[in-house]
Amino acid sequence: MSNELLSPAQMSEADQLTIAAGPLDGYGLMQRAGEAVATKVLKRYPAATHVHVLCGPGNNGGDGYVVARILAGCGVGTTIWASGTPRPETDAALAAKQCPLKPRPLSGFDAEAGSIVVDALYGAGLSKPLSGDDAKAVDTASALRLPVIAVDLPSGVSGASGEILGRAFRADITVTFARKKPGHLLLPGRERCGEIVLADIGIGDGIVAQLAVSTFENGPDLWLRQFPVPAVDAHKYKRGHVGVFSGGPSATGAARLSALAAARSGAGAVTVLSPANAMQVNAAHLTSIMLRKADDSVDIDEFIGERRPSAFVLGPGFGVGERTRKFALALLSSALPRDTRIDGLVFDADAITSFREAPDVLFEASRRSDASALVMTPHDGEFARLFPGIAGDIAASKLDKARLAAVRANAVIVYKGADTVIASPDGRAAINANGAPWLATAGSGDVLSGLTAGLLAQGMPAFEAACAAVWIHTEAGSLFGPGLIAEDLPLALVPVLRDLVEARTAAR
Ligand SMILES: NC(=O)C1=CN([C@@H]2O[C@H](COP(=O)(O)OP(=O)(O)OC[C@H]3O[C@@H](n4cnc5c(N)ncnc54)[C@H](O)[C@@H]3O)[C@@H](O)[C@H]2O)[C@@H](O)CC1
Ligand SMILES: Nc1ncnc2c1ncn2[C@@H]1O[C@H](COP(=O)(O)OP(=O)(O)O)[C@@H](O)[C@H]1O
Ligand SMILES: [K+]
Repeated sequence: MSNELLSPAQMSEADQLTIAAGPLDGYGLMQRAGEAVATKVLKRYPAATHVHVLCGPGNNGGDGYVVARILAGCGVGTTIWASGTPRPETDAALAAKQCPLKPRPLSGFDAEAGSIVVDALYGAGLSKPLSGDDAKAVDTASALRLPVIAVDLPSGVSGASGEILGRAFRADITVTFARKKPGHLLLPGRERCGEIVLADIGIGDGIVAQLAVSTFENGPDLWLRQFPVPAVDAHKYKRGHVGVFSGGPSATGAARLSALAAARSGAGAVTVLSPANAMQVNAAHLTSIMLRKADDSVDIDEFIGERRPSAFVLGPGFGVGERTRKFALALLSSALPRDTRIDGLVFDADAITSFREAPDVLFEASRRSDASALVMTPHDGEFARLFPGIAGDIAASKLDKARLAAVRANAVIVYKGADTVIASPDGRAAINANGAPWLATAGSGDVLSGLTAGLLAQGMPAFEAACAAVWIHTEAGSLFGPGLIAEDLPLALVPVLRDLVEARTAAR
């Protein structure tokens, strides 16, 4: 698998393990890294009049000296602008020595139209905000509108968090090594990377396997093996039954969007559970989706006992308050008829907000050993309501925050946004990067919660179901593109689901 994301510390461990295993040493890895970047420059910008290589004091700068040496050797006009000098006897110092070009101080950096910038100032070792000549170089490259190829990461972007430290280059291409880092996918870093190219520099899969990586880029590789495909002898209840709770008469649409998505995802049966006073409204808008009254926890118990649902969605349009808390706790509780198994619960929107004054009540319920698997899908605002301490931790990245929240709540957390992070209480986490802003439309989150419940009901484990739902949802949104409204999304899932079923069947 190449979907693992390495933290800067893991990348340097991979570096050490590779060197220890031989035959490549640190300088050999640097040669390969520099060759990969130089090859990309030559291929992508064959007509460039001149290449300006900006070299920092560490190994990122070392890669830059290799790039400059190769380009100059190929007859490309090349200038090195150095920010500091490599420490003596380091690989970077050796790379600088092997390069025949005399570096000029970065303070004088200037470039002509038609030239290219290679940013080799800082990569994984970035430890403080860019300042002085480094920051000025970012401004100069940006003012001159020159194409930038970043080595490993655009300087100024944190590889761990995607944060911008002070200033950062806006690269057209970022060539990184062995595996991507979280900062390539988390915002705002992702936006600064341009096209991301992964170069093999000799750090093998076996080395990465030794790191016990638990952070991944979300994609089918992560969950296709658990993706449900109906058996030949399927019948509707074998394909899972999802219950979706509806709000009152003026707030029923969210539940129906969720229910439709659950049905499209392959759940064999879906029931909208409606307050008595909203039955008419719901009935007027439902066809294949079933409808049943659910005013209190007795109604829920009866539904569970009689109809054996396998997953629930609670929250979209449901309303904030005591009733919502009661429903949530009843669903999490062990008061289910014996031999009934709920594969999973999805708490979204109002089910999250209802616990803002007492999140621990929810967390205690979900921590009980007999609680059903729980997936919660907060956007930024909802996340801050349920996890105020974690949300306010300025040292934590979105990835860290989702992980901490998952442990605190004993739930899979889908921390939504343009860089949705899915985190499991067992420590695994995935960052989703195939999204599109077309999804920023009212009701698209309701579709996501229904889709997640549909996959849970078909037996997908909670983390995999959440990752799959997020990926499918964003893929559908990207494919549909302009004009997308939430009503379009359930049908837009179909081509994405078809491709996944084909891929799953082919892999058998
Ligand atoms: N780890 C690996 O497996 C490989 C790493 N390579 C390269 O090595 C890079 C990492 O090298 P390093 O760990 O030396 O780190 P960097 O080269 O990113 O930076 C390290 C140096 O810069 C200083 N520094 C950091 N931020 C600064 C700032 N804002 N202002 C001024 N000085 C600052 C640090 O104190 C240190 O001296 C990678 O990004 C990659 O380009 C490659 O050579 C190939 C293999
Ligand atoms: N700019 C964006 N790029 C990609 N996905 C986005 C973007 N903005 C929102 N989304 C996704 O759209 C959905 C919106 O959900 P939510 O905020 O709950 O809205 P609603 O409550 O109106 O349904 C989430 O899945 C979120 O990740
Ligand atoms: K860089």
